Amino acid sequence: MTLSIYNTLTRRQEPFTPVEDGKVKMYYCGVTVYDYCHLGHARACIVWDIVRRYLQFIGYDVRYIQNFTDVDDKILNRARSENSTMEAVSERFIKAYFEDMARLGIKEADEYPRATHTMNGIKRLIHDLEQKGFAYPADGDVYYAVRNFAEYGKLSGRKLEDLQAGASERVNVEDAEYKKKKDPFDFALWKAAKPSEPAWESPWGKGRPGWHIECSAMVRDRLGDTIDIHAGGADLIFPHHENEIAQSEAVTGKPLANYWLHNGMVKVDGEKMSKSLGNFTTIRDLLDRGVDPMALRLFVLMAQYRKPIDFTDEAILAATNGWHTIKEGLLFGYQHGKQLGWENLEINNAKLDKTEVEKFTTAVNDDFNFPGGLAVIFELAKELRKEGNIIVHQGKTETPADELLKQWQTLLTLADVLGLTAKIEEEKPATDGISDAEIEDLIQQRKEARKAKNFAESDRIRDQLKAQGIELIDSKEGTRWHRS
Ligand SMILES: Nc1ncnc2c1ncn2[C@@H]1O[C@H](COP(=O)(O)OP(=O)(O)OP(=O)(O)O)[C@@H](O)[C@H]1O
Ligand SMILES: [Zn+2]
Repeated sequence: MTLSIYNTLTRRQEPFTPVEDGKVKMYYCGVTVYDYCHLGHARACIVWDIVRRYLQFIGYDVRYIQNFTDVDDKILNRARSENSTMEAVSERFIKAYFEDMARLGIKEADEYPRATHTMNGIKRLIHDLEQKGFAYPADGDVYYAVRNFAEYGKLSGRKLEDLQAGASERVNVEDAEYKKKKDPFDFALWKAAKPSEPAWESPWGKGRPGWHIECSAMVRDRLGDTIDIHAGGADLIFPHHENEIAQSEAVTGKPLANYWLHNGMVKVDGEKMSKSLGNFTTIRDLLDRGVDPMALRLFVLMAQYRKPIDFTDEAILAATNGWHTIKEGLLFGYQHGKQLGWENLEINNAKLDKTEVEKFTTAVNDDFNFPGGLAVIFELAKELRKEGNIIVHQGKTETPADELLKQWQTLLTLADVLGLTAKIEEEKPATDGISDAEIEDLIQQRKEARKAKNFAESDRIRDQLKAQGIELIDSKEGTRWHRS
């Protein structure tokens, strides 16, 4: 089975055929840099990271671009509240973005364009839209005339008439922007400079771009008129992506993207985790609490990428347990390879288990069914873990050594496609003489804390043990431990 993916534009799952054979052009709407990234951003970044890795795994040459929105009211507000500048706030959170994503093992994009670095492209696009009759200036602003684009609404399935009926009571007719627009659904391509705000020269006067136009301009500048995959969170379908289509396609007359892909939201108590709502946990908070970055990756992978997921301590705990299983499988070769007489641990693609690789690709080719791919990985890891236990207890294996090498290398390869990697720690933290009985005692205390849903305490105990070189492995049967 070849790759087929759900396309938000057509509302169907379709075979994937890129514009150019063997090549994929992909764009992902990245973050607005006014705060630390939260777990919603982690999900989006992990999902598109894995989509990119998978496309490469099945042989595509992928060009992957991700933007930073570094001009925005929210950034300006933060700068004001900190007595700082928009530039300084953006720089700080772009730096934080790279730190967080490196911890999560996200591969860097080929380029990270920023709105402030794309001003010429943005102005060119607005100019072209004006020439073609899709944009009009109004008192230093420039607006997009949605009524002039016949296909407006095709991505989200919303009709202007319905939108207007629904919004009529909510529109504030006293609003300054509203008064300048010919139609309430027209949106700003360029905003006139307000006093003391950063502004750029333009044919329409000093000002700054609207949010939607930057993505259209960056796609056009970096990737061309039509790309293969345009990705982002489902919250961006309307209006952001709808507006991107309206802007780009009105100018080029060609599809902006052939496949529109959207990741589901990370939710908290049924609501979108969001910076604006303040119900978020940042990536760094979670990792600093001792959650393994690979467990967070697994938390994301365990759900179909389009479905919403709830962020709970239980879900993170389940993912952590899952990660321990996979990690044991991944470390198998480093721990037992020598004893099994393996001379070369380097992966030999020709010697992978074709049946397992095929099971994996068959699953993932079905609309990026990562949970399906993960099932293959779990099976391999459990098998190796079992063999590892037999080696430890009986000094021998049930399966021939070369067969185990094949299984292990297949596991390593497939896990790497999903960004799951484990390394043997070279410098082992010194244990400060904690006895087995003391460890068992702390594990018992942790069990009680978890029973009482006191996860902060249970995390504290686990972290304390970890600092003393003791790894805990939770499973249905209870908690096991080993000195690392
Ligand atoms: N809770 C979430 N779950 C999944 N993806 C998300 C979530 N929140 C944001 N994203 C995605 O992350 C990317 C960057 O988001 P962006 O910086 O625009 O967040 P935001 O919408 O400004 O912030 P917020 O919604 O948190 O106030 C987008 O592709 C967006 O769809
Ligand atoms: Zn965008």
